Amino acid sequence: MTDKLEEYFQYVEDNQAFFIEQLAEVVAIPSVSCEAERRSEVIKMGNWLESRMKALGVTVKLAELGDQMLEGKKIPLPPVVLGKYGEDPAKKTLTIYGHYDVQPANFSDGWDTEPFTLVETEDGRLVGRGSTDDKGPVIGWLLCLEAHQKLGIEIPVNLNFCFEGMEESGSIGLEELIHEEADKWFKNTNYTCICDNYWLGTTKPCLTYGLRGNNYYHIEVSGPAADLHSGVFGGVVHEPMTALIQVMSKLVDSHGKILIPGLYDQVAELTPEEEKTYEGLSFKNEDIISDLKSDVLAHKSETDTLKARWRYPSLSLHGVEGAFYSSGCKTVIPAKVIGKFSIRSVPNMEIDTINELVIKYITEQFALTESKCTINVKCEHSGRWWYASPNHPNYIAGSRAVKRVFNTEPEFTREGGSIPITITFEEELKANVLLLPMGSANDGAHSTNEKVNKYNYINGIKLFGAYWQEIANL
Ligand SMILES: C[C@H](N)C(=O)N[C@@H](Cc1c[nH]cn1)C(=O)O
Ligand SMILES: [Zn+2]
Ligand SMILES: [Zn+2]
Repeated sequence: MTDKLEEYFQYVEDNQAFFIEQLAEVVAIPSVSCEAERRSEVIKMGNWLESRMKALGVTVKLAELGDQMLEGKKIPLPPVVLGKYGEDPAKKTLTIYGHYDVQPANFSDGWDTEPFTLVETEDGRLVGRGSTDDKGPVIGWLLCLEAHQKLGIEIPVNLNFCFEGMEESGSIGLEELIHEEADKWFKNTNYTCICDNYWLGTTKPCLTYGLRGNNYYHIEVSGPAADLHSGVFGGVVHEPMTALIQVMSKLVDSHGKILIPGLYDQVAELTPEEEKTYEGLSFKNEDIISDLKSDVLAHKSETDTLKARWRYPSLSLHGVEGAFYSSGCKTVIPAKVIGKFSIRSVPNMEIDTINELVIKYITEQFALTESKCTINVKCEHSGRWWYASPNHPNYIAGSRAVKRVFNTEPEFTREGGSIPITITFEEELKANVLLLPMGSANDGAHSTNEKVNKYNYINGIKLFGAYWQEIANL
């Protein structure tokens, strides 16, 4: 099989241009899941995957999840694209999850090029929204399958695909679907693999065994029925935005310490065993400073930075809906504003306990403002943290695959981001999950100029083929 894998690697090398064209085709579909007006594009992207998979001989089922209320409109949820390739009882079965929706992106946010047009730069970056998160990986799996077929190489495992279109917006309905399909579509799953996170740096591949969870909140503060002239009503009425800003300013301090009482009580103690996992990693604080082009790091040592990202909770303020944000000097008093923030959770925090603490604290802080406006705090969506043992055979297969492609041992990392469905897969399918990242630390997922390095994309596709092989060899 070694020769076959070498042949596959050569095929991937020789077909880079085609693989990049394919990425350009999917990046051009602006499948932004959190914008109602772009929902049809998310569905279009799901349909693109369906027909591409059918053309590869994959049995496809579109799981429809019903409707959602967004921006006051009832809109359809995008389908989960389920695929099945091979049902040979002599082979192991691998379930692969990815997402085909993306974060919003506008040229005016500060992109150097149009976000939904893939641009290949001279220094080897493939720039475009979704290139690394998560369209590159999703089509990478399909290109891997196609390459095997073109070369006449047997796929060494049975494949179950699960591609969703709502990961960036709370994975609505997916948990129930996996529960429903655990003994049907996903029956016989031996291992699960997710490619939807990033290397710790830019040179060394890694395998990831932990994720933070995320609770996303809206604080709605309402006052008058309509926006008001601040010359006529300033000083005369209680202003919603004034109360909201006061409350939001009490959530977290400038060093990142969360100010909500009781929130840290649930955080697991750092054990000596865990302490060791921070040793010997390639991570450098200077790399972050150079990638961010600014020294805004909150921690002095590498270990503290990684602990802050991986094993402590964080609270980030994201925005205020209804507030004036354009250039210029509008003098309005907004009638209603919605403050948005989220809390990344870690072992052993529980979603319901976090919600209780948050709502109690915000209610108290709002009362202290003595505002006559009204407040409503809601957890819009939540996802649990996840933590696995990196000693499982699935990780051994991943390590061997990394060695085959990159000729080095992988680093073992945790991730500060969230992939809410990971723990559901583990629990429902009763199979180990491996996070096998393709992208590198400075890809800028969710940010402007998101990219995947051509090196990571091409070698990532090789890695997928090597991993299938190593799973079969276990
Ligand atoms: C790590 C993954 N690629 C990702 O970006 N996940 C998102 C998921 C999410 C959580 N709440 C809202 N979206 C993330 O970590 O933000
Ligand atoms: Zn994302
Ligand atoms: Zn993602």
